[in-house]
Amino acid sequence: MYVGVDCGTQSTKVMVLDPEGERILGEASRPHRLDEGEGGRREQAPADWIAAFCGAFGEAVAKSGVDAGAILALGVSGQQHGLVALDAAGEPVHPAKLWCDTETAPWNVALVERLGGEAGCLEKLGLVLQTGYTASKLAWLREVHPQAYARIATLMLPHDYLNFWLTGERVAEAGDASGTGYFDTRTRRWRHDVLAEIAPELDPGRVLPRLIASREPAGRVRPAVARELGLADDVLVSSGGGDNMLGAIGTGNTRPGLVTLSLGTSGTICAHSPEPVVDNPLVANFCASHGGWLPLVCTMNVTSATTRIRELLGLDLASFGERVAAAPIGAEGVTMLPFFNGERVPMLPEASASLDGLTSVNTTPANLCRAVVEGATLGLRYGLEQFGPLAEGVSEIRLIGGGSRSPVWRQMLADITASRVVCPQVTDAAALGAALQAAWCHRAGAGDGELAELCTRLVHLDESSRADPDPASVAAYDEVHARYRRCLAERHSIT
Ligand SMILES: Nc1ncnc2c1ncn2[C@@H]1O[C@H](COP(=O)(O)OP(=O)(O)O)[C@@H](O)[C@H]1O
Ligand SMILES: O=C(CO)[C@@H](O)[C@H](O)COP(=O)(O)O
Repeated sequence: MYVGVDCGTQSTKVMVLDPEGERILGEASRPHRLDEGEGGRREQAPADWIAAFCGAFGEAVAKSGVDAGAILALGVSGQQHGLVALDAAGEPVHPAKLWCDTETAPWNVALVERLGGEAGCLEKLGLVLQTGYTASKLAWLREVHPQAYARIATLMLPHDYLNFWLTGERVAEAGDASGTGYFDTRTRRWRHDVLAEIAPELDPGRVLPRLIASREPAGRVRPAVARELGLADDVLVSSGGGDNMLGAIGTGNTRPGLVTLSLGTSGTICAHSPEPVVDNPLVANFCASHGGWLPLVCTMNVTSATTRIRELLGLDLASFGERVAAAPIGAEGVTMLPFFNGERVPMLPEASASLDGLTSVNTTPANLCRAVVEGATLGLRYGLEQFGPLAEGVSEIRLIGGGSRSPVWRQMLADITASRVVCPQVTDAAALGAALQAAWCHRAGAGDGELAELCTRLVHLDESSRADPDPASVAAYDEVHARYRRCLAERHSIT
C-alpha cells in the first residue's frame, strides 16, 4: 500500500492506494486556516499542516480497512512557493507566507531589477521572478522581521517541511525548488549567488536543503512519527514535489502532448516538455518532479474568487452552482475581473477585483455568480494563450481540482477554450500523483516499475465527465471574451 498526501491551500488530503488492485482504498481531508490581511498578507502556520495531515491520515487509513503497518511508502505534494524558514531547532521563525501572498510585491519588483530585469532573471534562473515566489518573501522577512530572519537555519517549502517532519531530513527536489527564485531551472541547481543577493547574511551551503533526484527517497519515517501513525519501521518517503508537479503525474501528464488544468484555489495550466521552455516570461519554466520540465501558468483567483462571491451571497456549493447555471452566457452583460488577491498572470500583483456593466436590470445574484466563474475561466483562457505552440495540437484538457466537480464549469471551460475537457477519475490528482511517485520510488530498489507504466495502469479517465465544445456557445463566449479583454485593457492597460 502507498499513501499520497497533498497539502493544498485549503486542505490536506490523504489517499491510500493499492497499486496491485488498482484501487484507492481510502481518502480523507482536513481543512486549513488561512490568515488573510489587508495589503495582501496570506499566511498559514506550518504546525496546522501537520495536524491536518495526522487527522486526514488516520481517517483515510481507517476507511481503507488496511493496517497502517502494511504501508510501504508515502509521497507528499504541497502548495508551491510558501516560505518555511526554520531555526536551528527546526521550528518556523515566522508563519509561512504562501504563494498567494502579495504583500511582498514591491520586494519582487526590486529583486527583478537587481537581477538584471527579465533578461537577467532568465539568464540566472531560467524563469522570470513573479510575486508569490519564495525569493521576495525572504527579502521581505529580512527587512520587516529582522529578528526572525536572524534565526534562520534552513529554508524550506511546504512539502519539504512535511518531508522534514516525517523523516528529519532537510532535502529538496527540483520541481518544487523551481518556484523558489534561487534555483536555476535549466541546470537543476541552487543559485548561491542569487540567494546571496536576496539574503547576504545567510550561508547558502548551510541554509539550503540538500537536493535529491526525483526518484530518490527523502528518507525513512522517524521512529517517533512511525509510532504516532502506526507505521512499520523503515517506511520510505519519496522526494515529493509541488502540487502542480504531482498533479501532472496524477493526470498521466508525464510526456508531451497533454495539458493539465487545475481549478483549485489557484488556476494552473501545465504541459510536460523534454526541454526547458523560456520564451515567455508569463510561462514559468518549472522542472517536473519525475524528470523533464513542466512549463506552467498560474492564475491566483479561481475557487478563491468563486468562494468569495458564494459566501458573500450566503450560498452553499449546490445553490451557487444552480445560480451559475440559471444565468445566460455572458451574465447579461456583467463582467468581473476577479483579481481579489492581485494576479500573477496577467502580471498584476497589486490589482483588485472589478465589476463592469451593472445595470438596474442585470444586477442579480445569478449574474454575479456566473460573472465570477466566467471571469476566472476567461483568465485561464488568457493563460492558455501564453503557451503558444506548446498548447497547439493538444486535443484535450485534463481537468482537476475542486472546481472540476462542477459539470457547468467543465462545459464552460470547454466552450471558452474551444477544447475538449475530461476529468480523471481521481480529481485530487496531486495526492494520487504523490502516491504514484511513492510507489515509483519504493520500486526503484527492486529495479522495476517505470512511472509512465504506473500512470497507464492507475490513472483512468472519467468518461462521464467529458465536455465537448458546443459551436454556438463557443461563438457566444468569443464575444464575452472580447468584452473581458476590453475591460482588461481599459482598467489595467493589458492588451
Ligand atoms: N462542485 C463544486 N463546484 C464548484 N466548486 C467546487 C465544487 N467542489 C469543490 N469546489 C471548490 O473547490 C475548492 C477546493 O479545491 P482544491 O483543488 O481542493 O483546493 P486546494 O488544492 O487549492 O486546497 C473549494 O473551496 C470549492 O470552492
Ligand atoms: O503558486 C502556485 C503555482 O505556481 C499555486 O498553484 C500553488 O501551488 C497552490 O496551489 P493550489 O492550492 O491552488 O492547489
